[in-house]
Amino acid sequence: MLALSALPTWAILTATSATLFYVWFRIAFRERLALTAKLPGPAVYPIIGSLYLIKDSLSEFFKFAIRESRRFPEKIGKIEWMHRVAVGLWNPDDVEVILGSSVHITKSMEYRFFQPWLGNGLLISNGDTWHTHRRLIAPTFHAHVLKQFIHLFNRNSRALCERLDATSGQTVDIHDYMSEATVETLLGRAQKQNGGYEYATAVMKMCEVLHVRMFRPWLWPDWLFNLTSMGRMQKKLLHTIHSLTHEVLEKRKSERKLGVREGLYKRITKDEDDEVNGGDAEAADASGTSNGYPTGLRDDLDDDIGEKKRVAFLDQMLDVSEDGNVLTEQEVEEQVNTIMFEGHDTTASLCSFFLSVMGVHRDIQERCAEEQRRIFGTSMRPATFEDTLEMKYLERCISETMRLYPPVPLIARHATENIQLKSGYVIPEGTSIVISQYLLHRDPETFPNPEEFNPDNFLPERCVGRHFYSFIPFSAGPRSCVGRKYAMLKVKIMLSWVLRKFVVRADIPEENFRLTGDIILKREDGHPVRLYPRDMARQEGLERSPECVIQCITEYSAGSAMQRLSVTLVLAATLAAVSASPLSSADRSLVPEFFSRDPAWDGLVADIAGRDPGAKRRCETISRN
Ligand code: HEM
Repeated sequence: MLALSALPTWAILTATSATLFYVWFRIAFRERLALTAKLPGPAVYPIIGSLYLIKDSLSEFFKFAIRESRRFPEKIGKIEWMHRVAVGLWNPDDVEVILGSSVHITKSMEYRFFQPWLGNGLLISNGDTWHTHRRLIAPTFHAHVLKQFIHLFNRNSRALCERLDATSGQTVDIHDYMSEATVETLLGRAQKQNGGYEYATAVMKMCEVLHVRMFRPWLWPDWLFNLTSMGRMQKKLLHTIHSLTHEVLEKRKSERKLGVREGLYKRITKDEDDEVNGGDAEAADASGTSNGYPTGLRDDLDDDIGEKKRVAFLDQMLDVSEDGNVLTEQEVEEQVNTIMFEGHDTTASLCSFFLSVMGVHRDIQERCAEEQRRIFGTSMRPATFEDTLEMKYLERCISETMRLYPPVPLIARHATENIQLKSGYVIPEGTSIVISQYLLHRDPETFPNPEEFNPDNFLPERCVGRHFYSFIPFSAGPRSCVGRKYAMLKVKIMLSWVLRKFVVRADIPEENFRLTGDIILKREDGHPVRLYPRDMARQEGLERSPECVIQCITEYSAGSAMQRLSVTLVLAATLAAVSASPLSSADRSLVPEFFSRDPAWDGLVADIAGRDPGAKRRCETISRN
């Protein structure tokens, strides 16, 4: 008693209020607390909860979270701080309960940090607003509409290759180039000089600011955040970003007044569609190509849309805002900001990872290049929609890149009610649910040897029977990515150009990639690669390396008659290039040892000789060397 009376009144009042609040909190939320307590997770301490787990750098936290997840074999784990609980899920059955539902579609509280940037855009809106806007926007990304973009994708890809040509043989961070190119496609002709680069850099920095803020609870109150240097930086970055979007919209509006209805504005008819692109988009989807989406699932992007609805995104936004009652001008800007953000950094991340991986897996790169040669010969002509349907191996490599390096590594939802999971746990109302594609995609129960880059994981026969929610780079269900078809088309066309034009080399193997679980997945050390124009690479013996020959033989010995035929053709062409150029001593050491021992070699030589007598001589020269 004496000791208490020695304390100042304010201290006694504070301690009493805190105790009363704590007691009230335990009683008022007893059901929620009891459910939370049943969820597995690392130790939780009074007051600090799980905050002790937060690391200095994002990359450290990312690595730690991945390591820690292994301690929870039921593929569910929670962290807590004060009254806030976040539950991580990476069990496909449980993920389906959340993503497959049309009820659990409310975005988690963390998305509110995007508000000053994206307003009430599709990515972060909820409830009726989201429903109405999704119904307006989804048809504008239908496959039929996207065909209008093909010429733009080709034009931007050609410009990208011209920029990359100037770097020949130098180490560059390919992400810088990919970011600029993907923004250009979205900005179209409205951009000012260097606008794409300026925008992409501002977006990258904004993502960093948002991510740091999410991990620093003391920066959560807006008034406090706005006083910090980070808050001031955010203001400047948003000015850059919003000015550019505004400019794009204004330019489009004046074009419309002048009656310019071409390119992004063109309403495409069925006849034009078939004539220009020769092929039906629906048939393409039914042909077994999954394009990064579970083949057994459908969403509103697969819905049939009438000819009237074949309007591109910007045009649709301006049409409905001109009416005045559907969307206000501000809402249109918010949607454009959303699409510009979601539409560029994600695809840039995918292309950058793809090229870094190809740089180290040269045999796989050569198979991709060979597929391009089969489609285009040596031509650098623009790709058509039909061509993209032929790029089956490229598509498998793109899917495999997204499996290991999902551009959006986390999806978060807010539980608006208690949710019963298939694993038996109940997620209490008020919890943030975090779905980790990174962990889902590396689950050894779904993907044997999950750390190995293996495009065959996406052979149709391997996809059959796989849980639909075990590979979800574009999310799935009612809130799936609205731009997934756009993204796959754009990425295939861009990569087709790069693979036809260049040989890619990288020195850092995948096991040394330092990933940071940013909002969009990144490498801490960037994406350093070297590109050699193919003509030059051929002269230097870089284009078709002995690794490619070895890969051919391995496949030849294991393959069916049809596969043997295609392998033989690849090898015949490979040998032509390898034997026409002096091999480096390192390369030479790889070849004869393997050839002399491999029982498939003789069969392969005989097969080649039957098709191309000249190649037999080249085979013999190689094995003698
Ligand atoms: C490789 C490229 C892409 C990947 C991996 C990707 C992935 C995703 C994922 C995982 C979501 C769900 C996010 C969440 O629930 O928090 C999403 C949503 C979204 N994405 Fe993409 N995305 C890509 C490209 C694009 C493109 C090109 C666009 C537009 C042009 C786009 C527009 C959107 C929009 C508007 C949403 C919100 C949809 C809604 O909530 O209804 N995305 N994306």
